[in-house]
Amino acid sequence: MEDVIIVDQLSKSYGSTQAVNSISFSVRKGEIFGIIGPNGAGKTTTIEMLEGIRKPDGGAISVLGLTPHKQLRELNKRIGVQFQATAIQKKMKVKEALDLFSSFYKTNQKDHLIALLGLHEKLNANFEDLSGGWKQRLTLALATLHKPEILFLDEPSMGLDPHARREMWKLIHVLKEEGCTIVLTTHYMEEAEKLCDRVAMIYGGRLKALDTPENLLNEIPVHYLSFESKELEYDFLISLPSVVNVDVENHTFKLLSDDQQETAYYIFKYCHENNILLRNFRFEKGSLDDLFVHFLEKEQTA
Ligand SMILES: Nc1ncnc2c1ncn2[C@@H]1O[C@H](COP(=O)(O)OP(=O)(O)OP(=O)(O)O)[C@@H](O)[C@H]1O
Repeated sequence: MEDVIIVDQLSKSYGSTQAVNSISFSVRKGEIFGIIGPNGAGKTTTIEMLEGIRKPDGGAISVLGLTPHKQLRELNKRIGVQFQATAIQKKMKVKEALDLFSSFYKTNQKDHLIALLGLHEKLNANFEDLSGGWKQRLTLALATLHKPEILFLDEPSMGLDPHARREMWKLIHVLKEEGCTIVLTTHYMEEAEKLCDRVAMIYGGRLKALDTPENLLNEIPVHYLSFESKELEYDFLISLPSVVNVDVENHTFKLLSDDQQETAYYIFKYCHENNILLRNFRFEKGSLDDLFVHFLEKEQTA
């Protein structure tokens, strides 16, 4: 499949902070590509360099064959960037914002987007009176008015409740079905798992993994054990061989382990010898959240 973005050894520092450190990846036409990582990982810096609003210190970027920071005008005709809600005047009506932004383009798909995003009922509302979910819908519409080939979304569901977040995912999917390539950042791992075709996982400015969410979870051995116990203690569990991380809440433990069989053996042996009751013992497959914990723990112990 055709690559619409090619990033080669991209780097960016702010003073002594290396925000992005020699990252390379490609984005395929038509996919939803997620850049994921915790706060401060370098996601925003990376996406802003792709959008051409931040100049790299090193490396090369090609977006639709253009060098973003050097060919910004041409690029902006072909890409869409979702503004932060703060970029829109509070008293501006939804209709006014749509008309204003439409006037920037020779052709636009305003009416199609109003229907697609269900904006009819809010056209006369002031921007400041919209809920977070509707504000995000409007900024999504403004970014896609000119039918961009690539849409960049920085934390598109930040601050949305779970229902509004799912609605946002559906809309992003529809835009993909209409042929748009979508690059988004998120620190919600569930969003990456449910929404993205492929994800680049970055941490400390470096690329740690790049694959489909499914392959990442299958190929990297992140599995955990979960069980309930009122008697087992954190210190004992974290000291067991192969255990990478232990979370506990209301006597429910979640153990991240590199070798579930071995860890389970030690837990059962200890409980048997000490007459300790275990409830709801389960072998579970990890999520992308667990994968992150795994990387972080490995790094800290390295
Ligand atoms: N304008 C700036 N000046 C100085 N340091 C910055 C600037 N922007 C980002 N940084 C630093 O660069 C690093 C990467 O920041 P960046 O915003 O790209 O990460 P992020 O993954 O988007 O984080 P978040 O999810 O918190 O937005 C962080 O250490 C951050 O403090």
